[in-house]
Amino acid sequence: MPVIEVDHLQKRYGEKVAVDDVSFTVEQGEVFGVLGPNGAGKTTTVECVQGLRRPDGGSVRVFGLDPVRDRTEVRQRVGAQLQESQLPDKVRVREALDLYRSFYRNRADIDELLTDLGLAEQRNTYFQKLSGGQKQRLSVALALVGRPEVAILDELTTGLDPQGRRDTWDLVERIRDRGVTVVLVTHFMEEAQRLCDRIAIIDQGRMVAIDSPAGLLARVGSEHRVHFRPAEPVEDALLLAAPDVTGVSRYGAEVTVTGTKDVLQSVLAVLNGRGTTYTDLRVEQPTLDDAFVALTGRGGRAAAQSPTDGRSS
Ligand SMILES: Nc1ncnc2c1ncn2[C@@H]1O[C@H](COP(=O)(O)OP(=O)(O)OP(=O)(O)O)[C@@H](O)[C@H]1O
Repeated sequence: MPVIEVDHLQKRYGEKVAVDDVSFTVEQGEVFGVLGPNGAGKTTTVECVQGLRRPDGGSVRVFGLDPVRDRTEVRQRVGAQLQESQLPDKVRVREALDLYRSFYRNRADIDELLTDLGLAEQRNTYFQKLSGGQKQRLSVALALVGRPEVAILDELTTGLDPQGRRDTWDLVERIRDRGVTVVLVTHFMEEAQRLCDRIAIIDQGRMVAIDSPAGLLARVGSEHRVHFRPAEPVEDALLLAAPDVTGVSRYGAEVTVTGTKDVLQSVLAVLNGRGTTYTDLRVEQPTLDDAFVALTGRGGRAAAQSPTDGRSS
């Protein structure tokens, strides 16, 4: 049985339809991504899963339970990150963990958790003195302190620097390795592609696609691009005649050849065959950005903001 079942979920705020007919299931042990731009309805969806919001239509089941009606039981088994504003400035890291741990019947070893999350040295630090990354890690620690079977991590890396993001990704992998099912809410394509077994793409409250990262890429066609600057002119016809090549375009001295997976070998065979040297050779593979654009008809940048951008909810 799936751990989470969301079936034709609808949620409105007044006139505003935030979630419109969203359905998906999350299997035990997977990292499941909920991906979409700001305001897509991601947070509302996972708040319904946590029992924090009552659906206006459809149903949500977590371990077969109704998260609103059976909230006490579901909260014991689902760990969610706290919003920063929910902790007082003058609480120390260890005190916060002790307090939250007391709410659960299955209790994690706090020293182990602090070490795992790289917070051992901050155990006696006041919350207000923590860096952004440390606060983020503490919120993850608080999500894990009740040894949950499912961890819901929402906008985990927003506001972190590149190293902080990478450390947090390693952390998600370690959480998964412990057997915890992870629901990862994000608007970063790279994060979803790197971490998730399956991804639901939500846009304007609606489910656009659900698949593995590779499956999403395959759906939108996998056009690879090879860019290079030849030392002497190369005729388009020669490149177009090579296997796997579907198109040639030029920008100044740079030639871009598009094609299927083996297009690089074809281009190199043409260039080497006529003894043409080249510089600045690079290959672009399709990314989830391309898939997002193709599936939603919107710019991928809408969903792939810089890590320092704020969030609106
Ligand atoms: N409490 C609320 N009252 C009214 N409207 C809300 C409320 N919470 C969210 N909304 C609106 O519902 C829509 C979905 O919001 P939600 O926070 O679920 O999206 P999101 O995909 O998580 O976005 P973000 O990435 O910005 O967090 C948005 O248009 C948002 O403005």
